[in-house]
Amino acid sequence: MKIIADSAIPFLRGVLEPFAEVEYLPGTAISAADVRNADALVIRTRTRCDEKLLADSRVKLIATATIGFDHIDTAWCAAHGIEVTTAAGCNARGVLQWVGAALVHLSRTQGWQPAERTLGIVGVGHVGSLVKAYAEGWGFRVVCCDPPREERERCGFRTLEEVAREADILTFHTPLDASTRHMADSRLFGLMKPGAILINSSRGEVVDGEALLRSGLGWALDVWEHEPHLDPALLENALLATPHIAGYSEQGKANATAMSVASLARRFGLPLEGWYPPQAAPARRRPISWQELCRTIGGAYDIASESRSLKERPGDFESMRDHYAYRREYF
Ligand SMILES: NC(=O)c1ccc[n+]([C@@H]2O[C@H](COP(=O)([O-])OP(=O)(O)OC[C@H]3O[C@@H](n4cnc5c(N)ncnc54)[C@H](O)[C@@H]3O)[C@@H](O)[C@H]2O)c1
Ligand SMILES: O=C(O)[C@H](O)[C@H](O)COP(=O)(O)O
Repeated sequence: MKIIADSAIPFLRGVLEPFAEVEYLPGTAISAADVRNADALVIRTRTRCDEKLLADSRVKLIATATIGFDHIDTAWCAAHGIEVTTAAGCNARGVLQWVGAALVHLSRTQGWQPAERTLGIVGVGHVGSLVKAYAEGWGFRVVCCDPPREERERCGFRTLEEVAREADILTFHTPLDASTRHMADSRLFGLMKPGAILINSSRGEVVDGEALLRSGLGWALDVWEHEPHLDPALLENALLATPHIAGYSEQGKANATAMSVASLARRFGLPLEGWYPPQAAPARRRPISWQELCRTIGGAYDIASESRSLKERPGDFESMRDHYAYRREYF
């Protein structure tokens, strides 16, 4: 059996070698020639998996060590018998920590307290649910929009327009698909309060960047249209700008690798069920008050200095990601 794996997936080396030939390649460099004789791929968001890559291959499984899977043509894969698995929820707490750090930074620089702000959440899945629970605990008034969940569960969520009108801060946690591409556009921005802030840590294409520039809103972005080629004006004027690392926690990466290994174990009958990277420190999970968050977040994650680095060296977008010191989750 042959497996092609993205060389930037941590904790993976040595795990599959007893059972397969494993070739590690940079995600952006994985080509049709590389995958031709592969049975499985273990990838990240940097490998576009479509007909062009896969048509001549014998690949049976693609395990992406990420939550998002918009880099995979799932319809083409399904039609050609290729199973796709994702690492659902793996790094949701990393994104929660990033959102927490962003909110603390904004409250300090703009001089408000959570009780004075309404936080709108668009997409209330693994990430959005955590943000909702913690933000309510921190004292924000929270309003949510998630039409697919509302349809299924009747949980009292609001429409996108209602949430946009009410929010002082609007944060996006949806997948990227046909229903969400540019869902944040000039029409939506026109409904928002003057001076409101948009936070995006989902996918860059969920927000129309050109319209955002003209919106009069403030913005804090982890994800960008056309990564790694950022719009200079969007970057320069961002309240916070980070290089798509919201989910880059040590535990999130360990979860992602473990979930990918579990997919391979199940699909190919490898004796690796329940495997988890032994070197990854376990997460400590507990509630954290706004006061404690404000006191401790700087020591765990200095989002403002990361933002300054990206603004000074936007050309380093991918290398900042590749050499990231994965953050420790602590709440
Ligand atoms: N920046 C990062 O590092 C990072 C890390 C993890 C995930 N992400 C992105 O965040 C996304 C969300 O992650 P998740 O784990 O919460 O995913 P999830 O699938 O658990 O939740 C997504 C939620 O969005 C809802 N949704 C779908 N279409 C919608 C629409 N049109 N309007 C409103 N809500 C809609 C779904 O019903 C679901 O509840 C991922 O798809 C990924 O693209 C980014
Ligand atoms: O979807 C996800 O899980 C995130 O966007 C993820 O953090 C991106 O990670 P990468 O592809 O850089 O490993």
